[in-house]
Amino acid sequence: MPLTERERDLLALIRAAPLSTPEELARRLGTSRAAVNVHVSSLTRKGALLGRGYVVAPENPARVVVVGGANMDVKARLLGPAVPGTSNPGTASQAPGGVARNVAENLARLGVPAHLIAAVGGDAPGDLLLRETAAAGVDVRSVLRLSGPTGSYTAVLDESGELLIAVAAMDATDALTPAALNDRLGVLRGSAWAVADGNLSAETLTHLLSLCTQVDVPLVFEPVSVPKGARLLPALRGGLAPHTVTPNVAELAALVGRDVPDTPGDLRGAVDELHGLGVQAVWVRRGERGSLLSTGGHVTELPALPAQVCDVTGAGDAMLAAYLAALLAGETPAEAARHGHAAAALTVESLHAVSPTLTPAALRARLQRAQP
Ligand SMILES: Nc1ncnc2c1ncn2[C@@H]1O[C@H](COP(=O)(O)OP(=O)(O)OP(=O)(O)O)[C@@H](O)[C@H]1O
Ligand SMILES: O=c1[nH]cc([C@@H]2O[C@H](CO)[C@@H](O)[C@H]2O)c(=O)[nH]1
Repeated sequence: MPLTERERDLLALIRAAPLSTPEELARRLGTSRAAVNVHVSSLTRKGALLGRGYVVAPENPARVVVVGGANMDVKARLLGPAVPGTSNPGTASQAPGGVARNVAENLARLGVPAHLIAAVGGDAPGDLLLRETAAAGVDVRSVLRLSGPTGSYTAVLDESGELLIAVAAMDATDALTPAALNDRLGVLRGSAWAVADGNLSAETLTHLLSLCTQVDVPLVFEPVSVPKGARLLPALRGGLAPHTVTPNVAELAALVGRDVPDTPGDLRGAVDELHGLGVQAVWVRRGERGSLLSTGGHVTELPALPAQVCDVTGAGDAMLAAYLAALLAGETPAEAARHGHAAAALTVESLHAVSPTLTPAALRARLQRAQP
């Protein structure tokens, strides 16, 4: 949408002096504070300013906006067999996690400008999470700070790395309401892709889909887990479809409302149902069996790459980020999916949700190693 002359003048002033108060801007523009507020709202709607603040939007068409969960992940790994009722020896570590946050960090690690829309508490884990995510290169200016606690995901793994028990406490994501998204419409507009995870409420997800349709930004939906992933159903029934859906087999079954055996034929049948509802691409994760990518007329089966598995948490998030990074670099969907599997291989080898070893060079090396 084109800017008015007055809006262009205001934008130039904000660019030159980003810390100006509304009063200063009004004085320099020779207008009232109320008029400045009206122009700022309009500039935000048109995508020239980000969020509510006077932040000039980067003119970067490659930006990906990621909306959903941000948690602190706490992992404990036993050194021997679990004995209930006693203190078991083990190792423990803590690192930022959350599906949307992980996708955003993986994108940034791969050189794609990533903007996170999530919610964290005003507590120390919230401070740490924001600091580390920003340090990894993610734009965190749209993250909501709440008075309550930051979401957490606490998992205990046995000595071989199998998950024994997990506790997810992620209420902060409830603060991502339709109104919170409206306030951040400027960030969405002009982005190359949006990503939403299944932690969003059905109402917020449906609203995000309608905003994406309005501003013509394709949305990838990452369902996260079976009951939560089914939050896409009201939108699908209402005729709003994401561009791409990336379920695992159980999540795919929940989306089509029936059992789906993990065979290529059965998967194709279920995937076609999603295409029939307007979804253009479906990428089904099959754990160590790899994945099946369907872009309507074209179906590709991809193998997982060999890996020394330590902890699979976050592998799906890395896969999605590397896929989008490769699409943005001009790769075909099938080749981009191969990049996704290389990123997943690096991630399953780390105890953290995002592999500290993921870089464009490490990804290229993993892809080359996998060349037949
Ligand atoms: N045991 C394994 N060996 C090798 N690669 C694996 C293994 N498990 C997962 N992967 C890799 O990670 C990718 C994603 O894992 P999976 O399909 O289990 O997704 P997921 O169920 O969403 O996992 P998560 O929720 O932990 O991200 C796989 O497609 C594969 O490339
Ligand atoms: O049930 C869940 N387990 C794990 C997570 C989060 O997923 C991330 C990995 O995809 C992980 O970092 C955790 O915070 C979640 O949102 N729900």
